Amino acid sequence: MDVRPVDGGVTAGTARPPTGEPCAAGIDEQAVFGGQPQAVKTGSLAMLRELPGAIGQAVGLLWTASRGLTVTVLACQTASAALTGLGLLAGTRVLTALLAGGPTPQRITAALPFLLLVGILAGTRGVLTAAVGEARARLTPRILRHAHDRLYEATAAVELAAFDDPDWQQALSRARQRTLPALELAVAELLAVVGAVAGLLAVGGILATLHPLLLILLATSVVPHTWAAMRAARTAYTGEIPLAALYHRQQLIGDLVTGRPAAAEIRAYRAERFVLAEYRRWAEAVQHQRRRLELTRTRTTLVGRALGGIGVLITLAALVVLLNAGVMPLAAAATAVMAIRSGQASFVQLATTANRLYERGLYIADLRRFLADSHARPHPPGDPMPRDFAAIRMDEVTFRYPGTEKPAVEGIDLTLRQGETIALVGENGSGKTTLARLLAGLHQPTSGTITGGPAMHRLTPGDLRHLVGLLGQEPVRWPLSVHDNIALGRPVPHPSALDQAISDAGADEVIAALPHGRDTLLSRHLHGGADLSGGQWQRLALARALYNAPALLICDEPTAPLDARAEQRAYDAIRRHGARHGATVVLITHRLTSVRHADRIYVLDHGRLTERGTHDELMARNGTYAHLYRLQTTTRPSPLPCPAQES
Ligand SMILES: Nc1ncnc2c1ncn2[C@@H]1O[C@H](COP(=O)(O)OP(=O)(O)OP(=O)(O)O)[C@@H](O)[C@H]1O
Repeated sequence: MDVRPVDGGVTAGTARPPTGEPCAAGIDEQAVFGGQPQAVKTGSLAMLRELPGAIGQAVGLLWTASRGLTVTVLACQTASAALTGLGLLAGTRVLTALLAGGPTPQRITAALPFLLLVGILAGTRGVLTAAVGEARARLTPRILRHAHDRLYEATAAVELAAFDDPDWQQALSRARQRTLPALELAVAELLAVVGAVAGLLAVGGILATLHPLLLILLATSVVPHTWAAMRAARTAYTGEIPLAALYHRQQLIGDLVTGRPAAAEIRAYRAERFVLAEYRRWAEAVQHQRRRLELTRTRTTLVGRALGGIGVLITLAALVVLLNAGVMPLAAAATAVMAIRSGQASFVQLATTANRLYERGLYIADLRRFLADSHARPHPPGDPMPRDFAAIRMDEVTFRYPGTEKPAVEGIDLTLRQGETIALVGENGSGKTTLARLLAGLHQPTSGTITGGPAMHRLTPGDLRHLVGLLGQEPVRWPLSVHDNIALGRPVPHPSALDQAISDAGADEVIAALPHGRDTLLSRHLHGGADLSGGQWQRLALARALYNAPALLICDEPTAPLDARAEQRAYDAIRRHGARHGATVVLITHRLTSVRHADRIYVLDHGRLTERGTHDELMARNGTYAHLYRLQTTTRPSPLPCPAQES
C-alpha cells in the first residue's frame, strides 16, 4: 500500500518523484516540496475502502448545488447505460434472425423489428447523453460557486492571527489551488463512475444469461487493462504533487518577469538575465518532471495493453471452444464478443475514474478540513462596546505570532485614556505595529489582559468599524472607485463625512485631477482606470481612516510616502480629528520630531516597554529616546517642522 502526501509537499523519504530520479539539476527538492506534509493512503486497497466515502462526498456536493438536477443527471446516466445493455440484447435478436435458416428476404423481415429497436435505443441513448451533458453543464458552475462562496466566507470571517499561521496559510493555498479545480473534475468523474457501474451491471447480466463462463472470460481480459489504468492514474496523482510545487515556483518568477511591480527594478539593476535564467531553471524542472511522468504513464499503459491483448486472445479461444462444443450458438457468441468489448471499456473507465474520483475526494476533504479549521477561529464575538471608551488598559500583555518562539511583545503594561495622543517609538522590529494591533483588538494577547477598550474579542466586527481607524504603512490599494476606496461599504456617519474626510486628508487635490472624480476606478488594469502615486494613495488611505470618525485612530508610519506639505496637512488632520471627536490617537513613526508633543511616548526595545513619559521627561532621562532623538536632529535636519510646533 502506498503512502503519499497530498498537501503540496512530500515527506523526506518520498521527496523524489515516482521514478526515483533526481528532480532537476540544482533544485533542492526538500525546499521546493515542503517539510512535514500530511501522509494519506492512496494504494489500491485504501482506494477501494475509501471510494464509497469519496462518492458520497461528490454526490453530497451535487445535492447541495441542486437536488432536481442531481436526480436527473444520475437517472439519465444510469438509464443510458441500461440502454446499452438492451441494445446488445436487441443486437443478439437481429443476429439470431439473420443467421436462422430460410430465404434471405424472410430472414431480413424477421430481423427488421429488432433492427428498428436497435436504432431507437441508440437514438434514445444519444438524447440521454445530451441531457446528462446539459445537466452537468448547469450543475458544475453551481458547485464551484458554492465552494468558492464558502471558502471566501470562511476566510473573510477568520481571525487575523490565522494569516500568520503557516499551517492555515498552506491549507488555504491547497484549497484554492487544488480543491476548487478538482471539484469540476469530480463531477465528471462521478458521472463516469455511475455510467461505468451501470454499464458493467448491464453487460454482466447479458453475459450471465448467455453463459456464466463468459463472466470469467470478461474478468480475464480486463484485469491487465484495469491494473494499467489504475496505476497510470496513481502515477499521475503522485507525480503531480512535485509538479504542482515546481510549477508554482515557475509561475512566481514568471509573474515577476511579466508584471509591472518588478519591471522597473529588474531594468534598473540590469537583472534581466538573472531573472530569465531563474525562470528557465524552474521551467526546465517542470518540463523534466512532465516528461518523466509521461514516460512512466506510457510504459505502464503499454504493459497493460500487451497483457490485455493476451487476455483477449484467451477469451476468443475460449469462445471458439464453446462454439465448437455446440454450447453456444453463433449469434450468442457474436453478442458475447460485443458485450465483452463493452464490458472491457466500462471496466477501464471505472478503474480510471474511480481512482481519480478517490483522489479528488482527498482534495475535497482538504477543503472541508480548511473550512472546519477556519470556523474554529472566528473573530471572537462579544458584547457591543459603547462608541466612546474611558480607557484601554493592558496588563502584562504578551503576544507571540503563530509558529514562533520569541514573543513579538512581552510584559506590556499600559493605559491609554480617551482623547490622548500617544506615540510608540523604537527600532525596526521592536514590536510597535504588533502593540498597535493589540490595542485595536486585531490580535488577542497570548497572555495578559486588555480591558475596557475596543478589543475585537469583545466586539462584533461591525462595532469595531465604528471604533477604530487604522492607517497602515502600506494601505490596501483597492481596485475600486475613489468613493469605494474611502467608504469601503461603511454606512455614512453624517452627510458631510465623505467631503470632510477627503478635505482633511488632502485628497481633494488628488481627486480633482482624476478623469471621473470620485467615480474614477483606481486600477490601471481596469478599462478607463487610473493609478495614483504612493503619496496620493496614502492621502486616500487617511481619508478612509478618518471617514467614520473613529474613537481610536491608529497611525502606523502614516506619512512616510508624503511630501512635506502633505505630511504637514496629514498631521494637522490627525490632530484636528482628535480634538473634534475627542478621539484617542496612537502614532507610530520613526520621525521623532513628529511625536515630541504627544501626551506620552512609549519606547519599545525587543518587544518590551523600556521607557515612557513626555518628550521632556525622556530627554531629561537621557536614555534610548534621547539618544535616537539627538541622532536625528543633529546628524540630519528634520525633514519638516514638527506639526505640533505650530499650534
Ligand atoms: N506575521 C508575523 N509572523 C511572525 N513574526 C512576525 C510577524 N510580524 C512581525 N513579526 C515579528 O514580530 C516582531 C515585531 O514586529 P513589528 O512589526 O511589530 O515591529 P515594528 O516595531 O513595527 O517594526 P518596523 O519599525 O520595522 O515597522 C519582529 O521581530 C518581527 O519579526
